[in-house]
Amino acid sequence: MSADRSPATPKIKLPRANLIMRSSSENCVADNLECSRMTVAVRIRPLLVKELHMDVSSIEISPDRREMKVNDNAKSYTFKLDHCLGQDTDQTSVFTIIAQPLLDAAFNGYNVCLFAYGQTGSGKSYSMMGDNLDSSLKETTGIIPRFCHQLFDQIPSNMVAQVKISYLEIYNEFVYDLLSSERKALKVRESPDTGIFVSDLSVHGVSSFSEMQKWLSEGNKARATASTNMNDKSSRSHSIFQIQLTLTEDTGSSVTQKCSQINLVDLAGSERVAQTKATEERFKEGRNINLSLMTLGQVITNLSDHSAVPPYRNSTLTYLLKVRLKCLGWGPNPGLPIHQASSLTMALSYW
Ligand SMILES: Nc1ncnc2c1ncn2[C@@H]1O[C@H](COP(=O)(O)OP(=O)(O)OP(=O)(O)O)[C@@H](O)[C@H]1O
Repeated sequence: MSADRSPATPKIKLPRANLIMRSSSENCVADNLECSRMTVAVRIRPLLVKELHMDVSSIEISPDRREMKVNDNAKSYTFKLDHCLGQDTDQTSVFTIIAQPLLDAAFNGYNVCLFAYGQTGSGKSYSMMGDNLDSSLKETTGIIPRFCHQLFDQIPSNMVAQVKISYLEIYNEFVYDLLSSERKALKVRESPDTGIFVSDLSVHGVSSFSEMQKWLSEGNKARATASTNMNDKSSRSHSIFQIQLTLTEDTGSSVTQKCSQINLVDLAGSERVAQTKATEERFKEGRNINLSLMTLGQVITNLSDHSAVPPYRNSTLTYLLKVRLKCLGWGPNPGLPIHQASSLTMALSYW
C-alpha cells in the first residue's frame, strides 16, 4: 500500500477515483506475530453521460501505472501507488491485478482483507460487486462475485474445502445481518477465545458458486440504499462479505489443514454533507459515515507512525476489523510503506 502526496490536498471536482486496498496476514495465533503486506490501487472510472459536459480535473497515469498526476486548474498533484488503473481498465483486469493475489494468499492460509474506499459515486460498488449477478460472469461483474467463482474453480483436487459465509452491513454505527430475514441491530462482542465477533450473525455453509451467489443477491437486496443528491443508487452503509475457507488435505498418513478468513469490504461513500442537500436522516447517515471513515484514516495513521494508540473503538467498522487492521502495523517487514498509504487515505477523504 503506498502513496506519495504533494503538500496541498487537491480538490477533485468530480469523484471518479476509488481506492482499492488489500492486505494479507499470516494466520498466527498471537496478533503481534502476524506479518502483513498492504497494497493500494486507485481506479479511475469513465465519465458518465451526465458528466460529459462538466469541468473535470484531468488525470494522467504514467506508463508503468505506478504514478497518477491530477491536474486541477493551474496546479498538479502527483500520487505514487502500487497500481493506477485508468478509466480503460476493465473488470477482468481489476480482478486479476487486485483480487487474484489475495485469493492465492487465502489458499495458502493467509487472512485477507480488501477495502473499496472513495467518495460517493466514485465507483466502489461497481468495482466490488459490478452491475449484474447473473449465473455466469459478465464483463461488468465485479470483484466479489468473481472472487467467489474463482474460489470454487481453484480448489485443488487433493483437498476438501469447507466454505462458510456471512454478509453484514454497518449502518448508522449498528451492525445488521444481510442474510437474515429479521432486521435487528446485532451486538459486537469480544471474548478471549474468539476475539471480536458479531453476536448472532448467521453463518452459511456453501458448496458451489451458484449457492454463494444466491446469498450475495439476497444480501445485496437487503443492503440499505437510499437515493441522494449525489448518486442515484448510493450505498449508505459499509458492507462486509466474509468468507471462512478451510482446506483439508488427507494423505492417508497425515492430515493438514489451512484456514483463512476473508473480508471483502465495500465502504460507504465519503461525502461533503453540505453538498448533498441532506435531509435530517441523510445528514445523520453522512455524519456517521464520515466519522467512521475518519476513524479508519486515523487508525491507519497511528498504526503507521506509532504516534498514539489507534482509536479502534471510535467506530464500529474499526472495532470489528481491529485484528485485521492491527496486523498492518506489526509486520516484520519495516519497509511496509503504510505511512504513505495513510496520507493517500486522508487525502482522498477530502476529494
Ligand atoms: N469503471 C466503471 N465503468 C463504467 N461505469 C462505472 C464504473 N465505475 C462506476 N461506474 C458507474 O458510476 C456510477 C457510480 O458508481 P458506484 O455506484 O459504484 O459508486 P459508489 O462509489 O459505490 O457510490 P456510493 O458510495 O454512493 O454507493 C454507477 O452508475 C456505476 O455503474
